[in-house]
Amino acid sequence: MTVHKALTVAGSDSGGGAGIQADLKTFQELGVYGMSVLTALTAQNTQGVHGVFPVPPEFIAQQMDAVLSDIGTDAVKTGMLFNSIIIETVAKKLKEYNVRNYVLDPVMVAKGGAPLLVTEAVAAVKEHLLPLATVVTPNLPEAKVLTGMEKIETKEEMKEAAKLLHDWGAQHVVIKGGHGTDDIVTDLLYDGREFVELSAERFHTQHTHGTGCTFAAAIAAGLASGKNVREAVKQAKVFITAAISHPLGIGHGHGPTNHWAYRREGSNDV
Ligand SMILES: Nc1ncnc2c1ncn2[C@@H]1O[C@H](COP(=O)(O)OP(=O)(O)O)[C@@H](O)[C@H]1O
Ligand SMILES: Cc1ncc(COP(=O)(O)O)c(N)n1
Repeated sequence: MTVHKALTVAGSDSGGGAGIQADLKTFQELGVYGMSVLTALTAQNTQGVHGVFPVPPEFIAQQMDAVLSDIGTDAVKTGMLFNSIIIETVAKKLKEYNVRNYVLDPVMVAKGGAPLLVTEAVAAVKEHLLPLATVVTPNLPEAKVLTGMEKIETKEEMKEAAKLLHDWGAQHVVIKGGHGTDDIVTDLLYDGREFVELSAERFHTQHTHGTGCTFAAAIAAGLASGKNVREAVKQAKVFITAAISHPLGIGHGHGPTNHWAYRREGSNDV
């Protein structure tokens, strides 16, 4: 049996809907062996982030060494990296172990508004991580911050942002449309040559905690299993749409998505 492996380098969400918890659930659902390197602990639930406790960079490096020197991985996804020292540490290890399938989710702000990346670290994302990325997956606000564009609302503006991020080193760019308002939510994939639109119905729900984490983790799982980027992104879109469309309804705020919906869709058991 071939075991496909994926590693998430991200923050912990004690509420289980985003961060490493969302990533590991997604890896498992897509049949990939999941591993995790913690960059920060958050005291978090569906109502917001109540505290952040960054992990010392030396210990992040030690976790990456432990996993990559022994088990190895077929793909890496990064999420919350919090500050520039952590970003530089992670970038150094990705290069040292010659990681191939790297999905960069440039997490900046939690759905409730809490910062998950200090403002000064945006430059480090661009300088150290974008050039290593097989795929970068910004949402609309993140794409604005990374590109410095005044607004990204139309398809043409999404295309312009994707081209800039590709020019700065990312091999593929997915600009996610979750923060738009149309009844159809469209993500845009760019490979440096052509644009592919991935559209789905927009669900009018507040249970979207962890959508970005889950989507990027699903892309990493697809790449780890040998899919090409386009196939992996398409599968991830179906995965996240299923997860959003069958909310669990737990907690008092922005609830998590349903990570088992994709596997169980078709049975009546989602
Ligand atoms: N309300 C929604 N209905 C359907 N799909 C959504 C909805 N919100 C987000 N998505 C999808 O979830 C994924 C994550 O997008 P987004 O929410 O923009 O990212 P983030 O969590 O980083 O802010 C994208 O594929 C997006 O199209
Ligand atoms: C530890 C951690 N990482 C990432 C997110 C972003 O979540 P979302 O995917 O909803 O933007 C989060 N809220 N907490």
